Amino acid sequence: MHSVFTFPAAFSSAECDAIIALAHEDELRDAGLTKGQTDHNYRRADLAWLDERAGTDWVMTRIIDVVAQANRSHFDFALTEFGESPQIARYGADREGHFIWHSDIGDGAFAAKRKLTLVVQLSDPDSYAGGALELWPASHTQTAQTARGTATLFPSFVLHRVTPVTQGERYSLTTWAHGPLFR
Ligand SMILES: O=C(O)CCC(=O)C(=O)O
Ligand SMILES: [Fe+2]
Repeated sequence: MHSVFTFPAAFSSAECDAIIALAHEDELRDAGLTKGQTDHNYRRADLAWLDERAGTDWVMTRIIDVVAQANRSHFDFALTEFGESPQIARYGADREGHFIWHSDIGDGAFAAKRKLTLVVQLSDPDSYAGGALELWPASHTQTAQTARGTATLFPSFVLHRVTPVTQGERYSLTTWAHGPLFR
């Protein structure tokens, strides 16, 4: 199935707090300056990479479990590995954090093998405005559920964006599962 799949309560509120705290154990990095990107109109966010933080095994264990369940019940993709670090992103109203329409499949060695994307809503939806994760899986767009701890999973080729945050700040946790190229 190539549609969007919602996995409620993948993480508890306390676990979302713990993941945000992990991100802040070191300084977040400007998404516009990592991975060779310099265009702030494309993406304006601050990032932390989970594999650069200690004591995060429990996060990865949960992600693997959620992806396995969703893949078994819904996607049935050929998945072989988690080849890239999960990413924690902060989109702040201070600079209208956002990410324009894009697909997650790119040219890089691992980006080309992305099959499934998982995004967890780490923030209480009442604590920010804007910052909607919108997806375009077929003929119309749909908005990801915002409840804290909810995971949204989708084929990595599906176009998606994050609308500008206008109040507060929104945190998300994004992970990609990899496998043989689509064919
Ligand atoms: O933060 C989000 O909701 C989405 C992040 C995203 O699309 C990405 O990192 O590729
Ligand atoms: Fe993305």
